Amino acid sequence: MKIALLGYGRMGKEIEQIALKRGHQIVIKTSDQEGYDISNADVAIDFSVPSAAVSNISNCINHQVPVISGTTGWLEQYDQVVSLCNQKKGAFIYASNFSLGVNIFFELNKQLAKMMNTIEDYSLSIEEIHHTQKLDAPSGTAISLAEGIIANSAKKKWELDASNSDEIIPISAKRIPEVPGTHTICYESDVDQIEIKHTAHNRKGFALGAVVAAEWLVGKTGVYTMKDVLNLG
Ligand SMILES: NC(=O)C1=CN([C@@H]2O[C@H](COP(=O)(O)OP(=O)(O)OC[C@H]3O[C@@H](n4cnc5c(N)ncnc54)[C@H](O)[C@@H]3O)[C@@H](O)[C@H]2O)C=CC1
Ligand SMILES: O=C(O)C1=N[C@H](C(=O)O)C[C@H](O)C1
Repeated sequence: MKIALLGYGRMGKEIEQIALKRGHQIVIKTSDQEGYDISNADVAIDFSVPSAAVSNISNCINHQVPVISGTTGWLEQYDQVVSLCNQKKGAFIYASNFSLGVNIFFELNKQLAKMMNTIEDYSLSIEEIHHTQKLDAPSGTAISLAEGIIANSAKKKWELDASNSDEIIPISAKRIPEVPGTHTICYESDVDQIEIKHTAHNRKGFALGAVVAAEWLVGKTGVYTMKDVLNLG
């Protein structure tokens, strides 16, 4: 496949290595909005910055190039992108986290939320830790985890640095140099604590998932998620 890398930072470079190993060709690498012809690509992979994602994705959809995006921090415009994709009969996947491990963790989190829903003794919190260059907080993954809990419990919303309440899931975001991404769900009672945690050791899992998603998307139309790609039911 001829791949366009929209965003050639930490993730773009990691994706390039994996894509080349899997026999793909990188035809566009961009670190800004300088002119490039997206029509030269079979598929585009956007790992850029929150302020650029919607324009990058829309450009691909408008030129009938399937696009996957891992950029976080732009989701208030997700519905608008979905409408454009449907209207243009394009192909699009967004995932807050492309790693297989985190996508399994998402499912585990939903199951745990269902089990804990009727038990009143525990207070819930989410913690995410990332490197100090990260632009958005909380992480996209932490938001997906909170949404997974909200869909499976009486919790109504998440809030950054909130106190625990019946309806609110507090998320804390810590920034520590070099940390690729750690997410913890914690249920705490007076007598014990139940914790599930995913720790990324490096960015290879995110990058491999993104390339696998791009391979999967080519030839399809519609809006999909990593659950479709990984066939997680
Ligand atoms: N979904 C997932 O699995 C993962 C998502 N991410 C997200 O991916 C994004 C990128 O992360 P990193 O590579 O660590 O950031 P980074 O800062 O290393 O790279 C971002 C790159 O985008 C470039 N850029 C800025 N404006 C652009 C534009 N208009 N078009 C194209 N490129 C542009 C910057 O010059 C930079 O090279 C972040 O939003 C991050 O949260 C990161 C890791 C995994
Ligand atoms: O910015 C990052 O680095 C990461 N961003 C994604 C997020 O916001 O969840 C995924 C991963 O945690 C790394």
